Amino acid sequence: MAVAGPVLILLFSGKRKSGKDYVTDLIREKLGADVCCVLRLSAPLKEQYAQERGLDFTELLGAGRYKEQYRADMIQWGERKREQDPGFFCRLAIRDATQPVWIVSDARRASDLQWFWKEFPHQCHCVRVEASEQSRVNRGWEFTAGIDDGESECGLDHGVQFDWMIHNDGDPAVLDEQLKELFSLVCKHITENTNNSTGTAPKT
Ligand SMILES: Nc1ncnc2c1ncn2[C@@H]1O[C@H](COP(=O)(O)OP(=O)(O)O)[C@@H](O)[C@H]1O
Ligand SMILES: C[C@@](O)(CCOP(=O)(O)OP(=O)(O)O)CC(=O)O
Repeated sequence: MAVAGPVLILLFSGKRKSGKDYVTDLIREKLGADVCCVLRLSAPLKEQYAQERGLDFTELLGAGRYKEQYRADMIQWGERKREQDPGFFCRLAIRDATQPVWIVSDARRASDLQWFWKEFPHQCHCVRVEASEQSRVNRGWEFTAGIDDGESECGLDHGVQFDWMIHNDGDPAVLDEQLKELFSLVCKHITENTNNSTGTAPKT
């Protein structure tokens, strides 16, 4: 039986340690795994990079220092792949997604957004996670020349009309209030498209 396509795709972006993974994991917990899935464009990149370099894929997926040791080389390796095929990692990231709502947690480049806009012109909403530099420093961020001033971190700083901004400086009440509005959007899309999808309504 053909699986219905996504009714809503939330394309998240944000600087390192702004809280993209934290926020998208919260949303997935709230909506449930039958309604939504978190897709990381960096996951297939890290998997192939780890295989080629004989590195620990799980460690590269983590939030620790191991990943940071290889970030610069991973960025260059990934950019070479994207030069040949901008949608390479996007296609790999969505290959097993069957839920009606997709949360892409780590869009970084215009080519990422353009691929999703082209493939799913009616379903995409762009979400920006923002955090102060102090919050990011408190979470372990340190400015690194060649990374924090490069496309991987700055590719979406300009020229994008974000549908949602999420300010994530640590106050749970402030974050919850912002997420409530996002959940309403998700419910609206699920309800409007229930006839065409799995018919699963989110638990919100
Ligand atoms: N609102 C928050 N409250 C508590 N911890 C947070 C919050 N936002 C982020 N963190 C923590 O800060 C660190 C970086 O967050 P993460 O989501 O990994 O950032 P990113 O994916 O944008 O690099 C993680 O350890 C995460 O658990
Ligand atoms: C090579 C990368 O894919 C590595 C991304 O790793 P993460 O997605 O783990 O990064 P943060 O969560 O923002 O710290 C970046 C790229 O330019 O493709």
